[in-house]
Amino acid sequence: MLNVKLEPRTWPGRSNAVATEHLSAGSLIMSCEALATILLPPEKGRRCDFCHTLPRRLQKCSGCASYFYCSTICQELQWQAHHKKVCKRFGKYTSSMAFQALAPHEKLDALLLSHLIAHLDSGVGAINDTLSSITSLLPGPVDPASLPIVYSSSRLSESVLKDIYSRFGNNNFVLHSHLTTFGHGVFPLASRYFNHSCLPNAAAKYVLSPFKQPTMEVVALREIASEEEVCLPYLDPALLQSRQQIFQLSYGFECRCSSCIFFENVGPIPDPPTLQAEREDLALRLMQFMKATPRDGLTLTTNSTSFPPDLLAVFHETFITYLSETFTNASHDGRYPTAIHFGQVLLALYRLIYPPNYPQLGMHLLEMAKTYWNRIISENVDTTVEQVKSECRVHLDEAKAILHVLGSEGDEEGPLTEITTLERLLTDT
Ligand SMILES: C[S@@+](CC[C@H](N)C(=O)[O-])C[C@H]1O[C@@H](n2cnc3c(N)ncnc32)[C@H](O)[C@@H]1O
Repeated sequence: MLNVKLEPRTWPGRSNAVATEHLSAGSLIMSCEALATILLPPEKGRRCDFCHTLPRRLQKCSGCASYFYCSTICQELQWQAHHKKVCKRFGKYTSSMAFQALAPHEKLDALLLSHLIAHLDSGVGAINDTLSSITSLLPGPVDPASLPIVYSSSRLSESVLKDIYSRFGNNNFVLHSHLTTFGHGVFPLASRYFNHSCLPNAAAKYVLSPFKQPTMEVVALREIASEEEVCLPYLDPALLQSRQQIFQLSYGFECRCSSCIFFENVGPIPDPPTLQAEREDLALRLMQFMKATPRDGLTLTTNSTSFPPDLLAVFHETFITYLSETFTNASHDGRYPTAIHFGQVLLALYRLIYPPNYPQLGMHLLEMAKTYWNRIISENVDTTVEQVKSECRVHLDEAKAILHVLGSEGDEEGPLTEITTLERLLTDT
């Protein structure tokens, strides 16, 4: 499935992926299977090391006792793909001083690289085609220091290994289920096509099914015109202060999307106040501004009318973290009115930062709907129950509209199931 083609681009980045036809929101743009993946350490022993599903029981590799499978089929598939090359050396290598000295992200890269090299060396598929699908990708901006690996290839020279590794930082993908990261993966086809935008018109999701490596699906978040560039987010666009630095250091480009130009034009984001009362005042003034601003086209871009300079501190990453932590903690502690207040301020910020239908926006709307529901069932709000219910419904409807664009992803029982359950509860009461 491929609804994009490559076109040379006139500014840095080599090429653009443009839509080959008009695409509606929710359309599948590309589907591609992983070449190699690795689970994050907390997911080891929880998910199958091959298909990454969450089975009730896992069987351990009797050789290394460090890889876990949902079935003998997955075990055999991974054995053929790379594990037969890795298994015997795994324990010795991961307990070695060289491995232990690596930072957590380097350990993950070292293991992913080992899977990939062992896969190439196992002779599964045409090695030259697979290798060139990786080495034809753009290298990252800095040459990596040499990296110790589990499996030293007998077929690939040291310089080829370095060539592969130099593509890791700016091409690999974070695997997630319901927007929670569980691993990293190599998907050369998607890497070759999609550039970054902080206002992306598409997003990647992962399909997990037994006996298969995860599949990435790239989905249109809104209507995309024929010949329009299709972009993915390389990181959370809400990292407003650090994102340009990350693009420079890890990807070697300066983002010139409409959101980045807007924030460049308004100048540096001021520090938010430290006093609680002043923070709350800032949040209140943001809400007043939002009430007076039409809902459509809220996302800040070069076309946006001026944003009040005295409110710019709301975009400070520490202020967003403060709102998000206060919302989560208050929800968990059952302080629902507080959670709803902070959740609304966070929602206002997300509407300004993210493009329409952005999955994080949908997830936050669902969390808000759940918070309204919890308020209904846990408090004596008889006099206002209809009003709280109606707020719950409004947030749920918007969450549903957004999250249905992306569709189901990752593990079973995700947000779409939660939406159906909450809808039923609302109808039944
Ligand atoms: C995963 S690749 C994307 C595909 C790439 N355009 C190609 O031709 O192979 C990532 C690299 O593309 C370039 N790139 C991605 N997004 C960009 C952007 N918005 N502006 C400039 N360059 C970008 C950077 O060189 C980055 O390291």
